[in-house]
Amino acid sequence: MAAAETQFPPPKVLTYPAATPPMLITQGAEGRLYKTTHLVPTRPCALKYRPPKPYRHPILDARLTKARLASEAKVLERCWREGVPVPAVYAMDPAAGWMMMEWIEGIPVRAGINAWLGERPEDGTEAPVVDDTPLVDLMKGIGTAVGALHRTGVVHGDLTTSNMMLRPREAGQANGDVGDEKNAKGKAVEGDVVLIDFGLATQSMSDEDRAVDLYVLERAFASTHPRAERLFTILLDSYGKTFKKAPSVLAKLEDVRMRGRKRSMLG
Ligand SMILES: Nc1ncnc2c1ncn2[C@@H]1O[C@H](COP(=O)(O)OP(=O)(O)OP(=O)(O)O)[C@@H](O)[C@H]1O
Repeated sequence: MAAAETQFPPPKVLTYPAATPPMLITQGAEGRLYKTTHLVPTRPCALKYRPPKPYRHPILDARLTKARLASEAKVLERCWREGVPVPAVYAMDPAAGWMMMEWIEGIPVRAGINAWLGERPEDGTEAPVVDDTPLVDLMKGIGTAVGALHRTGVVHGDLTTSNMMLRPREAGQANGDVGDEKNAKGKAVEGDVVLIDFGLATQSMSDEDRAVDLYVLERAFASTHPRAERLFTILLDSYGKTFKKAPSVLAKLEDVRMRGRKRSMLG
């Protein structure tokens, strides 16, 4: 993390005297994410900022940024209203390229899983038997969160374990305030799954779109966490129980996988 003020000019909303000095959390291809506060200094928030793109025509750029941010906020609001675990939207100015949302404490699910797996060798190699119950519970939690999302008629478009946060259930966990080593390791995968980054999300009720969403997650999971690949079925089992049409989405996933395999065989 770095103080944001020097490297890039922050959006105007972060330069008002009342604003808490922003911290630049990430600088991605599309935009930046700052940590600051909303209304009161005790309410942390995430500010997503899409700066103007110098290589794009300014009118087109402003129109695209506005439309994308507005659509992301709309999807988030819909999810939040329906109880899907996502950050609440606090404020936005799509024309100025920013959106403020609830700050989610914790770590990305990717980091939690990797911390849990530690130095373990790849699946299939000789390894001591480990009780994976905490990781199994997390896989169920991810399946339930994605199921809740699909049930509301939203597909994420970029499901990965980096686009999910693991929100601690107890106050101490966010600060790494853990007891003995075993306890600390178990806590790496403990918490509630919160879905983030809805920049590519769309509204859809189709089995095909939902199955593609799951397929993207399956592929991302296999390449990010090869040592836990066999646990993906647990995620799918829990997804299958979340809404009436979930079993037909899982059936569709078979077709999507088949097409994926054919495509990779053809190169
Ligand atoms: N509401 C939030 N609370 C806490 N941290 C967040 C929040 N939203 C995003 N982050 C952190 O910022 C990172 C980037 O956020 P996000 O993926 O939404 O931005 P992005 O610009 O769309 O990124 P990308 O270019 O990777 O798509 C996340 O990986 C996460 O670590």
